[in-house]
This record gives sequence, C-alpha cells and structure tokens, in this order.
Amino acid sequence: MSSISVRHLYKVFGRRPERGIAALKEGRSRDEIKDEMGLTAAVVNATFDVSPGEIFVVMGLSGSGKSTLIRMVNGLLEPTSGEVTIDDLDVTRAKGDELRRVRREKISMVFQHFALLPHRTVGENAAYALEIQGVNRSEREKKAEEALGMVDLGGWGGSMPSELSGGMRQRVGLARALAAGTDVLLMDEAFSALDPLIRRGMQDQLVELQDRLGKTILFITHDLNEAMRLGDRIAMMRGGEIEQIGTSQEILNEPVNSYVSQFVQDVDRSRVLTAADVMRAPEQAAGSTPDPGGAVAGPTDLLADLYTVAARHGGPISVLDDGRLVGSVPLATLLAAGGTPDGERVTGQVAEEAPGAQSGSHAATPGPSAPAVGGPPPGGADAGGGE
Ligand SMILES: Nc1ncnc2c1ncn2[C@@H]1O[C@H](COP(=O)(O)OP(=O)(O)OP(=O)(O)O)[C@@H](O)[C@H]1O
Repeated sequence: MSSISVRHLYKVFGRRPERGIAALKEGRSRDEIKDEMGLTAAVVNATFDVSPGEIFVVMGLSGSGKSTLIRMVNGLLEPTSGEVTIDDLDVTRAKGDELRRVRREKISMVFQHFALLPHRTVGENAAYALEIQGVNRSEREKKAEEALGMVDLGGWGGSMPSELSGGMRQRVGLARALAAGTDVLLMDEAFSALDPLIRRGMQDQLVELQDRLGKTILFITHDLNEAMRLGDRIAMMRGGEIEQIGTSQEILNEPVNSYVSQFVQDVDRSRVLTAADVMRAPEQAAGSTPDPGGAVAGPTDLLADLYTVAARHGGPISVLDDGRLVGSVPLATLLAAGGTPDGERVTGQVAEEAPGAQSGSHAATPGPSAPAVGGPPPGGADAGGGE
C-alpha cells in the first residue's frame, strides 16, 4: 500500500521563479512578490504525508493553490522547489518513461468534469486506464465490469456516456480509477459538479468503498462540509500556504488561527462529529454496562442522530460497536460538543445527568441558534456547497 510524502513544495509562476522563493524565505509576502516581481506564489512550502489507506483532504477557497498542488503530486507540473515522493519514488525528479510508468501504475486521477471519452461505451471508458497499461481485452473487460459493479453501475457497460446522468458519469470516472488498480487516487473537486443530493451519495459511496479497498486518497475540495465528511485529516489552505492540518475534530476544536476559526465557525458540528469523537471510555462512564432499554448509538453515528436518541430515551448514551460497549456520551458532553469550542452555539437545556432519566425528560436538541450547515467562510465564498 502506497504513501505520499510532500516536502517543502513550492510553485511560483513567472520569470525566474527562484527569486520569489528567496523573497518568501526572507519573509516577504505573496502580495509583495506579485507587485514587485510579477510572480505568483501558487504553493508555498507545503509539507505533509498521506498514510497508506488514508483519505487526506486539501481544502481551500478558489485560488488557494489546490489544483497546482495536486498537479505537482501527479507529476503534471514541475515544482519550483521541494519534493513529492510516492512510496520511495521521487515524482519530482522522475522524467520521461519513468514518470509515465509511475503515473500509469501508481496513480489514478478523478476529475470534476468526468473526462469520459464520449464515443466509447461506459465499459470501454472504465477500462481505459487498463488499455493504456497494455492489459489484454478480456482481462480489462473483467476488471472494468467489476469496478462498475463497485460503483453500482453493473450492467451499464454497453451504454454510452451520453445516456447517463451526471452522477452516473462521475461514478464511471471513479470506476475507471478503481479498475486501474492503483493504490493512489487523486481526486480534484471530483464531486463538485454534482447536485447536492447526488454529491452526498457519492461521498457516502466513496467512504464505503474506502472501508473495503483502503486506497491512499488525496482529495481536493473547496467545500468544508465535504472535507469534514470525507477526510481522515484535512489540510486547510490559504494563499498557497497550509494553515493547519488535522482531523475534523481538531480543526473544529483547536483552530490554529483566526482564519481557520472563522472558516469553521458556521459548520454544523452535529453533522460532522460522531459518537466516537465525543464519547468517554467505558471505564470513565458512569455504568460500564448499557442500561437495558436505555439510549444506545453506534460509534459512527453523528451527533445530530444522537440528539434524536437522547430526546427519545434520555441519557447518557451507550456507544456499542458490534454489541460491545466502547464508550458513553453524557448528555452535557453531547450538548457542549454540538457548539463551538467556547460552547456558545448550542442553547438546548442541559438536564442533570440522572441515571435512569426517563424518555423526553431532556431537551436534548439544539436550540434555535444552533449552527446552520455551511455558512459563509471568510471572504464570503461558498464553503458549504455540499449541501
Ligand atoms: N499556469 C499558471 N500561470 C500563472 N498563474 C497560475 C497558473 N496556474 C495557476 N496560477 C495561479 O496560482 C494560484 C493558485 O491557483 P490554483 O488553480 O492552484 O488554485 P485552486 O485553489 O485550485 O483554485 P480553483 O479552485 O479556482 O481551481 C492562483 O492565483 C492562480 O491564478
């Protein structure tokens, strides 16, 4: 299984771009470099690792440098300086045949605009990367059909792309990447052109597939909700720089600066955080066996669902995984977790943690000022387009 390593990566557009890097290292700003040297610093000193089997999301507004970054990772664009390695192979130094081989055998791309070949069938499109790899026809038909099955398009292989909806076409794009059998998937705004409901379905499907396939995924998006839903970790980018890398929970609860904290302030935390994110370990919970008939949830259930459970059964909520008690969520924790780090956003009444409290005795739903999904980030651009 592959890993991706990005080290001190810079891309500066313009004449003699090294001047820009030197100036940035001296502490000059991106704007100064633009004004004084006519250079655009698209990616500035990006460093991160994507572990095998991880979904790592790079999230940022338009112009923050996401596409430039991903194009350097797949070797389409040469960095001004820095290094990208996939496993032990230095993508930034590979040339010609070696680079083509890495891109063919290690990396698959999924784009926003599907990039399907219109005059080829769905099956041929799904098999396209295998054709480039030189795989024989029967083998590639078999693999393409399998991949189409994985994205719920079994039986559509003989259709033409024009007969498919946008969501289905994007699934063909994903099937093509899966059929290629590469460990690394690079997904550039892959779901951004889809309607919100379809997009949500694709996100769920990707998470399910990932559970089974364990690819190493670098996913680019401008949509914070999408980033939080998909990412094991998220890199928040602004003006070419990575401001913070962390899990959704870390970014929500410990934003490193005012930019990140403004960005996440309108996120509906109850639709991002799960029971596992907020639960206490069973030994720290009041009772180590679930209350018969009491409130129960699964570790991946969202806080939004936990509110409903708590409203019905009271609290605390026992968190069970395969019938085993793995934690407990006290009501006060549940309500506090739904708010911002300073706890201002949820105004539901927190009732006493009375063991055995009866159904409906807790006002365990967020009050009227509970955060809305995907409000505007700093600058007012759309960070909530996933809904
Ligand atoms: N080939 C190029 N020549 C000059 N400047 C470029 C080039 N490609 C990108 N840029 C600039 O680099 C910066 C980062 O662009 P990039 O496309 O990587 O951002 P992005 O976050 O992917 O934005 P979007 O979501 O709109 O695609 C922008 O200021 C852009 O204008």
